[in-house]
Amino acid sequence: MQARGLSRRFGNLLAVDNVDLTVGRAQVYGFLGPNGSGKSTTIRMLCGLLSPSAGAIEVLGLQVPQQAEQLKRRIGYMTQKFSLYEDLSVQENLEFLAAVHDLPRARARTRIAGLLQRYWLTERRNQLAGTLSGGQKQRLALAGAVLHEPELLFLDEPTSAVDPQSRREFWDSLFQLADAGTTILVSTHYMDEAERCHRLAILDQGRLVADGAPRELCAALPYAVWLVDCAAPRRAQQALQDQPGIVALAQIGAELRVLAAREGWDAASLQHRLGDCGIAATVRRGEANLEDVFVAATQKPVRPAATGAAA
Ligand SMILES: Nc1ncnc2c1ncn2[C@@H]1O[C@H](COP(=O)(O)OP(=O)(O)OP(=O)(O)O)[C@@H](O)[C@H]1O
Repeated sequence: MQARGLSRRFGNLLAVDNVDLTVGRAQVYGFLGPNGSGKSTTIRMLCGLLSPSAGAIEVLGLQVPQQAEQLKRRIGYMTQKFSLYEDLSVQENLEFLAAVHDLPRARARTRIAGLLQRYWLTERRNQLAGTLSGGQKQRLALAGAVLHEPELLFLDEPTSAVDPQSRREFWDSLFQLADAGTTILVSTHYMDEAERCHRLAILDQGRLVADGAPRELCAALPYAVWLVDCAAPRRAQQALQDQPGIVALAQIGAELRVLAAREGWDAASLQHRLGDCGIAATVRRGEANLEDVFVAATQKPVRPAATGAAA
């Protein structure tokens, strides 16, 4: 799947701004970004549901949106909102979808039985979909999205309403699908999910601000992570927050996590600055994680730290 110069305008709002993307076959490709950054709009354009204002899209060798009709048969799409029929049973929902996809009756029967089993829904097959739990609904929605064996699956925040255990099981199912050759593009707000993707794109205000394997993105972070251990992390946060070169501060338990420009800050200068504010602290180097990458990529530009001036 490839997109070049992809843009979408809604009136005066440029919701997606000149995005280039390449997603390889059988990859689990993650989409991260703050609310309103253009993830859903991009996904909807890639699967042919929405026309771009500019740009070119090729998916499974087809031009989109021109050949969207042909593409429909080869993709699955699942959104955060449960879109199956609540007043049909689990089995009836899947039978209905099999009819929509024109699956021959015998194939539909085996496929539905197989999916009910794979997604732990066999015992629930006669239950109305509306009465399922959040996790069960997601599993049913996934079964519905893959019923016709699509080569490519678009998932727009599929786990937004499910508990951690169900999210984990859902992701195991995604990897089973990827192992069997399905390409998956999935948007998420969860860092642990993003961490599991083969590759990630981070969108901010419609622009692609980072793209790479999670480990590569962490290694390429142009800032240093420092962990401040002190009795008053809130006060330490206040003492550092307006300092030039400080990119982000977050209290994690009793510690303060500091993302800072490499030039101008080190353990000694941070400790010195806190000492000047009457805060005794020990500072040690931390490992960059995806949350640091996300925060750095989606924040306003930082004022550079003048060497020595901050201490
Ligand atoms: N049909 C539409 N008409 C007008 N504006 C729209 C339309 N669809 C999306 N937008 C706007 O485009 C921007 C991007 O929205 P989009 O839903 O793509 O973001 P998102 O990254 O998926 O957000 P979230 O994480 O909250 O789901 C938002 O400002 C949204 O209000």
